[in-house]
Amino acid sequence: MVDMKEFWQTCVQRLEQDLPPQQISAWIRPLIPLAFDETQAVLRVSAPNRFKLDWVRKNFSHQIEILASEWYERPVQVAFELAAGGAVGARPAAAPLAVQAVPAAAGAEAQAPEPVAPQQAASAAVADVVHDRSRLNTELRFDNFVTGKANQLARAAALQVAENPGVSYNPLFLYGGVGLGKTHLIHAIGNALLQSGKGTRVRYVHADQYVSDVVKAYQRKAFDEFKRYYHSLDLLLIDDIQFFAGKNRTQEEFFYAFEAMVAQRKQIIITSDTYPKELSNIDSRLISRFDSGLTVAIEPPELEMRVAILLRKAETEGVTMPEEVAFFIAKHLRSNVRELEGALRKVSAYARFHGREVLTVEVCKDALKDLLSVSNGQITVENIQKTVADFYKIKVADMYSKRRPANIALPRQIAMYLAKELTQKSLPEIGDLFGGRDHTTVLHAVRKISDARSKQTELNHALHVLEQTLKG
Ligand SMILES: Nc1ncnc2c1ncn2[C@@H]1O[C@H](COP(=O)(O)OP(=O)(O)OP(=O)(O)O)[C@@H](O)[C@H]1O
Repeated sequence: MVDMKEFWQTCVQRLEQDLPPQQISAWIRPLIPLAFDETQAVLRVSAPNRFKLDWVRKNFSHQIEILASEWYERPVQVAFELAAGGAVGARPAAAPLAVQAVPAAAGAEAQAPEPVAPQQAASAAVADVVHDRSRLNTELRFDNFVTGKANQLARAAALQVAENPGVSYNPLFLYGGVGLGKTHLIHAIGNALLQSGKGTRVRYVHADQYVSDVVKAYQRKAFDEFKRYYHSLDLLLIDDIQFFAGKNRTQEEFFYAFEAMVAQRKQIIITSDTYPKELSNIDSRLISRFDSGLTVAIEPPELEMRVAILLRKAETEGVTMPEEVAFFIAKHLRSNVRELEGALRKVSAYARFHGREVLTVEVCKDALKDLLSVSNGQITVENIQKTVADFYKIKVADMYSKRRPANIALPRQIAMYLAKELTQKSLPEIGDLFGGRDHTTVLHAVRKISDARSKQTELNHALHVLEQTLKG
């Protein structure tokens, strides 16, 4: 028993290293290890409801089995079961509710939901079911979303939409680089809406999942159900729409869902790693629809915001973090919030392990040795692209895209120049890393920037700042 608990703790810690925190809190933490059957080598684990059970079985059982097999030093099978009194089972049998238990089959994504009466969604069990159906992560809310210059516009738009779904900006299109809080913000909208009772048919779906729903509907010839389901939603949150690239049938289905929902003033919120016109292999009809509401960027957080995020997250985790320490981490890790969260986890685990109650800059230096040497010591072309993109507030993707507007072309040339100056890479290698450009393009950039820098004080200053940032 002790052994199993120990195993489970280790297993969760190992999964924490691979999975983002919201996945851990949404899927892994609610699991409870029940027993390990020595003779059969079966680990029984309970999940709180049917939906979580199916999801975990489908997405995490393999990883858990590998970890269990390592721990017990023999092949272990993991058997998931529904906890007694789980959310689905907890629904009072006699309650006159239209809410149905979330179907078990993964393919049931495409099933049509029963209408949900908002006033009836009061009981805790029902709220759970509604939440489960929505696939929302309750941990991602407005109240724990730190605001700064980089995201204030996006947050304001999100709040506005949460207050007036379907009527203010439809669709709301949020874009930005990885780990900047797009997913967080759209879950926050969904959670706010569910709480306010303004709409109960809310659904968060990652674009990849939508694609696979379309495939399943296709295989089962169940397009009517698929359509009925998506068209009936009050709020559809669709994450990382760039994954629709080249998926024509998916795009077509989404186009119909989009038209139907907007016509009924049902809200659609989309996220992407780039703005609509820059999306590649997406039908132009869809692109123009995406741009027809409000399109807002989320930028990489500036230093003060990174500090605020660290302090806030540390507080939530019960870690005492002096400001000086937060500044140290924030100065060295610049790219996104996910990276900051990872650093905080590392630092607090390190401090706990070494019995250091107070976090100091020294502790951080030790704990983050690996991360810091990557961000300081070695200057890579990727580093340069990221730093220059942050500095000029453009997307890293623009470093290798084919687009050539001046606001992108100059930073790209600057990055090429710095790549030549600060790394050992050859001109053709640099060209390759900038979206397969010819070495003569790189040479042209290097000559142009070195010439311009000797004549333009402002550019020279910017290059100094960039060089300093890159050299740490
Ligand atoms: N402003 C913020 N305040 C608090 N937490 C934040 C903020 N921005 C991002 N985070 C946290 O950072 C992590 C990464 O954010 P999120 O998953 O929303 O990024 P994303 O932009 O959707 O990235 P991707 O494109 O990789 O999906 C999450 O744990 C999220 O809660």
